[in-house]
Amino acid sequence: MATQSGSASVEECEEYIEKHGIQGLLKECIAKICQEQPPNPYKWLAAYFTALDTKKEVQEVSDMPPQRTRARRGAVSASVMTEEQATSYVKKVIPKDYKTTQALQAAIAKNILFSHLEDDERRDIFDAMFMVKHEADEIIIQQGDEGDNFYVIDCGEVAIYVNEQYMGDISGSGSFGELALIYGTPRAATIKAKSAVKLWAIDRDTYRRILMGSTIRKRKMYESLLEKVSILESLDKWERLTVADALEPCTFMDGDNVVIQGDEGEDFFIVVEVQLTHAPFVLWQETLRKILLDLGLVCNGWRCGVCSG
Ligand SMILES: Nc1ncnc2c1ncn2[C@@H]1O[C@@H]2COP(=O)(O)O[C@H]2[C@H]1O
Repeated sequence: MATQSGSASVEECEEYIEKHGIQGLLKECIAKICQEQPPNPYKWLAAYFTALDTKKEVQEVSDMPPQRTRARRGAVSASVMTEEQATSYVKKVIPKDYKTTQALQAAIAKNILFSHLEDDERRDIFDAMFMVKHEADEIIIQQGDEGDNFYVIDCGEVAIYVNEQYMGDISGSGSFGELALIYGTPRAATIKAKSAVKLWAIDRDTYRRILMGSTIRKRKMYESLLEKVSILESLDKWERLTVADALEPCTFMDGDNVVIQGDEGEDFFIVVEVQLTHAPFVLWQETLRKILLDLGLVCNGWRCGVCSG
């Protein structure tokens, strides 16, 4: 309990630190950061603590559609990376020929999932990614299985089934397969190729080390906001989370044009905060149009009118 001056007594601090195991937590964290020596310690620390926090979030996944549990025998849980797993992590380097290198570089450059990565992280992702091909009607992910890879579509289209019920498609440069890797739960849906598909796969450890932290952070930050956006009402929980992945904050000043009539529609905007009387206002921009197109939720050419700050 805080003292009258608002600060806690030494005993209270000690009790708090003891109760939450803060010393052990920080000690472990410092030991790990010394071992890894990441170039950007702030980003690393944010990802480290976010990953620890996800332990508490496993419960949230039970909000997702019910799953058939068909985990393979001997399956290893993909829960938060332990210190042992993290230190035993060996950087994956999958050799690539010239053509694959070109195609992968293009895929990484255009996908928003990779846009915020540091150079070394982008390099690690590039090294670890590998191509997976499937013919039409082949199962790529079976609901109930243990999670191995995260997938980004290079070309083709896949269908989503939850409990054998068709839920929709993913195409364009959409991605899937993150839930089992983040939460250590069985695959929440079956993903089946609708046409011949080419996918870029990222193994579980690389996904968790590089992409998981930012995905969780964005999803946490935007989920409740997106629930209130009427155009997104028809989306299911997973589709909304995918939209959150693509959100980027952007600010416009008084008098700025946000979109101009006649221009090609590139972005979709959600107004989060408007400050009147000449103060800047903030819009959260996203490359949602593309995602919604990928999910087959809107048609092209949906922008109309001028919106100005
Ligand atoms: N409605 C949905 N419920 C759950 N997962 C979905 C849904 N739609 C698409 N998916 C994706 O399907 C993937 C199946 O594997 P994961 O559970 O790892 O991650 C899941 C999501 O990426």
